Amino acid sequence: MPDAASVIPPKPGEAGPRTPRDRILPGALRIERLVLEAAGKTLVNVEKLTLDPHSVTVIMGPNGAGKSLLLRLVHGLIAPTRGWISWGEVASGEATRSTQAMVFQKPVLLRRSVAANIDFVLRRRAGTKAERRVRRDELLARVGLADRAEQPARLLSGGEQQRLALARALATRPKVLLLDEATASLDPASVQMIEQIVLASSTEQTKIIFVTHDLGQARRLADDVAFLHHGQLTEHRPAEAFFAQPTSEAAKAYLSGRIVL
Ligand SMILES: Nc1ncnc2c1ncn2[C@@H]1O[C@H](COP(=O)(O)OP(=O)(O)OP(=O)(O)O)[C@@H](O)[C@H]1O
Repeated sequence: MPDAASVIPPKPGEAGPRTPRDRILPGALRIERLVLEAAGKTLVNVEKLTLDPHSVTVIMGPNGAGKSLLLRLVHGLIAPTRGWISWGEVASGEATRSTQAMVFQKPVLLRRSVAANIDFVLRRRAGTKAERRVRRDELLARVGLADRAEQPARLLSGGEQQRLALARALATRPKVLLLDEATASLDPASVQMIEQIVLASSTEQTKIIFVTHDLGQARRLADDVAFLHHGQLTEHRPAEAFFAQPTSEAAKAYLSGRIVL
């Protein structure tokens, strides 16, 4: 926590207090004193978390730690009981949500063709019909579904459906891509393809926030790891440091394969 003297008061219309460190990270995601309460319980309670705007951040933690809820809070799908989320100087809300996209564990698709699922998203964006068609074909090729464009999306396998969901998310050219257990229970080829697309998107300046239980995947993808336990952030560190020497007892136990309650 920054001490009181180092906190810069918020400007009018700004989300929360700023700290000197935030100023060297323009566009960073800042979470401050974020609390979510429901049914008399505190489900998320993150005092402070600042994420680099271009890294791949992996969120880890045992079942029920609050990972999905944190992602939904960041995406604005649920409102916090208290606290702030902001991107750079902009408080999280309509303006930031339109620059974000989220992929869920269970793909959410339209009961239409593969191509129509992408067209639906592209129709709301600028460009001519011909440009949108080129973009759609590019996206389908990127996720390995170019030859399935005219098939009903519901006939795709689970892995293919998730790749289509990812293509739909990327169609919006998001600044931030949030993935919640997006590869859980998929075939290895789909997992590999999704990981490659996620890493490529990251180098194209999209911020990635990836929730996973899969330690191997976390090691392959993460630039930094945020570890949650009982709704609290126990540590947030560069991936190498986290995996080599976790500092919190919960993360040590989790990484060593012990059951963490
Ligand atoms: N609407 C709700 N009302 C009350 N409790 C909830 C609600 N939604 C989630 N919870 C509880 O909040 C806790 C955190 O849930 P969350 O889904 O974020 O965990 P998670 O870390 O993603 O877990 P998992 O790895 O099992 O998916 C859980 O104990 C869950 O039962």
